[in-house]
Amino acid sequence: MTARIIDGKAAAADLRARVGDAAAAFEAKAGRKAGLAVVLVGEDPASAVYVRSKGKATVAAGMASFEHRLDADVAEADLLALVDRLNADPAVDGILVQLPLPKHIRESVVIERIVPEKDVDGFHPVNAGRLATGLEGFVPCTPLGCLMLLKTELGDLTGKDAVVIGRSNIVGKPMAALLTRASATVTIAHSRTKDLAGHVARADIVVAAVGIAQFVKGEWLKPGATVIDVGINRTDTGLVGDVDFDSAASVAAAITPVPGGVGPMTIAVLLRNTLVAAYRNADVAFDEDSL
Ligand SMILES: Nc1nc2c(c(=O)[nH]1)N[C@@H](CN(C=O)c1ccc(C(=O)N[C@@H](CCC(=O)O)C(=O)O)cc1)CN2
Repeated sequence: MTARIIDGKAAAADLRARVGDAAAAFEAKAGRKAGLAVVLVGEDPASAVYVRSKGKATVAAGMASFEHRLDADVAEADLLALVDRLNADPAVDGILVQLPLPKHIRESVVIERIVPEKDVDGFHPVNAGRLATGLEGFVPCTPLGCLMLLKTELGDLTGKDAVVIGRSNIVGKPMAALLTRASATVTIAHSRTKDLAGHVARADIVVAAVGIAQFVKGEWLKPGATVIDVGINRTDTGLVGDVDFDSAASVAAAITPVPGGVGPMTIAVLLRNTLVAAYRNADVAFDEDSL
C-alpha cells in the first residue's frame, strides 16, 4: 500500500480563506477588526519565524496584529504586566505568548494570567477543563488542526480505535480529549508505554506527538491506518517528524508529511480561534461550526 498524503498546506489555506471571509463580516458588524496580540520573549530563531508568520497571516486574513517583543532577560513581573495590559485592551481579542519561554519565567504562571476569554492558544487550565468537560472554550491549535484533518480524511470518527502517542498539555492531552468527544476509543501512550507497538497495531488512527525523530515505525501500524505526525525534529538530514515516513507510508492508508502536514494547520487554527474570540467578546452571533 502507498499512503495518500494528507495535504496540510492546502487544508490550512482553505481554512485561512474562510477565516478571511468571516473576519470581513465581523468588521462590518462590529465596526472594528478582530485583533490578535502575540508576545515573543527572546530570540529563539524558530520562535521568531513562527511569530512573524502569525503576524503576516493575521493581517492577510483581515485582522489586526499586535506584536510585542521582549528581551530574553525580561523580568517575569514585566511580562505579566504586559499580559495585564493586553487583557484590558478592547482592541485585543486574542493573546498568545510564544513558547518556549526562557528558563527564569514560569510558563504556567504566564498562561494562567491570560484571561480565558482571550486565551486563543487554549492553554489556560480553565479552557483545558472546559474541553475535558465538554463545555465551550478554546481548544489548542495543533490538536484542533489534527482533528480537522482527520475529519476531512475519515468523516465520522465514531468507534474508531485511536492511539495518541504523547501526553503533553499542548498536544497529547487535548488531542485525546477531542478524539473522545468525537466518540473514538482512545488510548494515550508515551515513550515509556509497555508494548507500544502492540497498542499501535490495533489503531485505526495514530497521532504521534512524542518529540522523538522517526520514533513510530511502519511495521507497528495496522494496514490502512491513518497517521497524523505532529513532530517537528531538526536533524542533519533536515526536518523530520515523529514517524518514520517511508516505512509508515507503505502500510498506512493516509499520512501527514513533515513539513507540510500538521504544522501549517497550527497557524490557520490560531486565526480561527482569534475570530471566534472576537465574535464572542463583541457578543455578535456567529456559527462557529462554519470554521
Ligand atoms: N504559544 C504557542 N507556542 C507554540 C505553539 C503554539 O501553538 N502556541 N506551537 C509550536 C510552534 N508553532 C506555533 O507557534 C508552529 C510550529 C510549526 C509550524 C509549521 O508550520 N511548521 C512547518 C515547518 C516549519 C519549519 O520549517 O520550521 C511544517 O510543519 O510544515 C507552525 C507553527 C511551539 N510553540
